[in-house]
Amino acid sequence: MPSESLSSLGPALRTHGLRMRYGQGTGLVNALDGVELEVARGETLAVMGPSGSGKSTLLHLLGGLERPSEGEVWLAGRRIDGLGEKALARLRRQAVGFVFQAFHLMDELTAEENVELPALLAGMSPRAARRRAGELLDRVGLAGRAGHLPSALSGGERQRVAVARALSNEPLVVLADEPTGNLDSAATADVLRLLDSLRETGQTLVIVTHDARVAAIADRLISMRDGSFVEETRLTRGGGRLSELAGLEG
Ligand SMILES: Nc1ncnc2c1ncn2[C@@H]1O[C@H](COP(=O)(O)OP(=O)(O)OP(=O)(O)O)[C@@H](O)[C@H]1O
Repeated sequence: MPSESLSSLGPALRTHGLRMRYGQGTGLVNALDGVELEVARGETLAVMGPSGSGKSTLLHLLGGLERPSEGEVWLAGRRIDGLGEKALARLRRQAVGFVFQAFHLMDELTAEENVELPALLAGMSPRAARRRAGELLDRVGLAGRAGHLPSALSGGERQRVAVARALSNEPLVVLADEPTGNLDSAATADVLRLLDSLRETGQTLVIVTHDARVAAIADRLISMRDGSFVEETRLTRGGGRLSELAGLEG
């Protein structure tokens, strides 16, 4: 999908009456039960809730990894819930960056090649993609590890490569599913600092997390239960966020 079909006005993400059902009959699960959501451009939103409450499902639908059973998903003014597989794949390549708990790097590619790949898929020239990968690895503090395979990196380093990869196509929105779930405190602080820095580039971030310290970097926190939003909290920006990060390292 050409990125020019995305609008630069209005919210980054919006849903209306969003429902997702899995299975049928007695096995029917209402993973999402009519979700209304709007995420402003540049906003950081945290989504919390018990296991099975629908957090990952919501993230998948927002990023076009799956299509809903009912309802609308809008990304940058474009309605995406009815798009076919190919159009959704193009949209993801152009406008979305994903960060997963289990990193999902390609084992046979170096850190640099992993970061280059989304830029190449988004249509960047090989030379520009390599340059961008270098800049991003530098930004995540891994310029010296560019030629390493993921197996030669620590968990925290792998996740920093994964964050660099998520930024490679200059996405409008970054969707992170438990990005610190497999990391120790110091690595968590590193990854949070990186995710927090997306504000500087005006990128929109949605983070699913079980960790209140991770949610503390958000502007707004939504709590889910049984496929619905049960509470919404606006968080105050400022020193609290940085002391949370400092506390993680202590
Ligand atoms: N592909 C699937 N097929 C069937 N059921 C599914 C599928 N994906 C999710 N579900 C069900 O939908 C509900 C919501 O799942 P989801 O993964 O979104 O929850 P979650 O809040 O992210 O949980 P967790 O915190 O454990 O990751 C759960 O009951 C889950 O079992």
